[in-house]
Amino acid sequence: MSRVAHLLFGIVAYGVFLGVFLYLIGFVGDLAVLPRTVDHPASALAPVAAIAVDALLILVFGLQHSIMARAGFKAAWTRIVPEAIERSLFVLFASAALVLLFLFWQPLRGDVWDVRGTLGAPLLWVVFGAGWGIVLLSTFLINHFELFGLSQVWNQLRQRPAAAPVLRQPLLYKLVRHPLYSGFFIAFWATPHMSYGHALLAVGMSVYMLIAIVYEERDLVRMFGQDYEEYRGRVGKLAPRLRRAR
Ligand SMILES: C[S@@+](CC[C@H](N)C(=O)[O-])C[C@H]1O[C@@H](n2cnc3c(N)ncnc32)[C@H](O)[C@@H]1O
Repeated sequence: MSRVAHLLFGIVAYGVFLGVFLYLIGFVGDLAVLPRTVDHPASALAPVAAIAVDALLILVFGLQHSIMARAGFKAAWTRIVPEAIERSLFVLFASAALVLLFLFWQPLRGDVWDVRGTLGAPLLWVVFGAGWGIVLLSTFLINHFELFGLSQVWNQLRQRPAAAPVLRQPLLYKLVRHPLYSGFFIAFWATPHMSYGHALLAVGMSVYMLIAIVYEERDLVRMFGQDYEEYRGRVGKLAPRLRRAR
């Protein structure tokens, strides 16, 4: 019974994540039909207080992601929660951190740039869409259903052992080591209207991703040893290397 309950839990967590991911695209893109976005509604707080609230929200997201992704945390956590739903719980906590950000984000007025109504605007929207496309594609290249916890609950239902970790290098992973994060960088920065609030979100998320890469690569070296060292020596971090490493 618990195997079926775990499967249902995994499916619900995945559904929640999908909804939150779609809302995130609209939130960052300041989609007018949404009740709250990176730029709307205007904040009632003084700018310094608004920046403090926003920074705290980004920190909560960053800490949740960084702590719950570490091997040491997972080892301790799976003494309390079933191993099969550990990833689904990660996905639910990550979704909760994003919902908090959507609910309490304080837009900041003032523009870093505003090219709406110019030829640059449609171009930037295309780049914005491409960024989210790269994020989604990367999840499938690395293993979408494992990344979001579905493989784990499915394997448990079928009483199959968890698959051993594999160092993947298909398509985009041949060009850069972190295409998913490259996609997020593009999606957060490519906008025709960069308000101060949007810039704060883009800077905060960029800093988080740069830190996350350091910790993630430590784990990857521990997992894959020399194979990952060799991959790191050959392939760029977020952008393709122009010259081949010798
Ligand atoms: C959110 S994904 C991000 C993947 C990668 N940093 C990127 O930006 O495309 C994080 C998970 O991917 C795993 N991972 C990262 N690179 C990998 C690779 N080349 N092959 C297999 N797993 C990888 C990490 O161990 C971690 O569990």
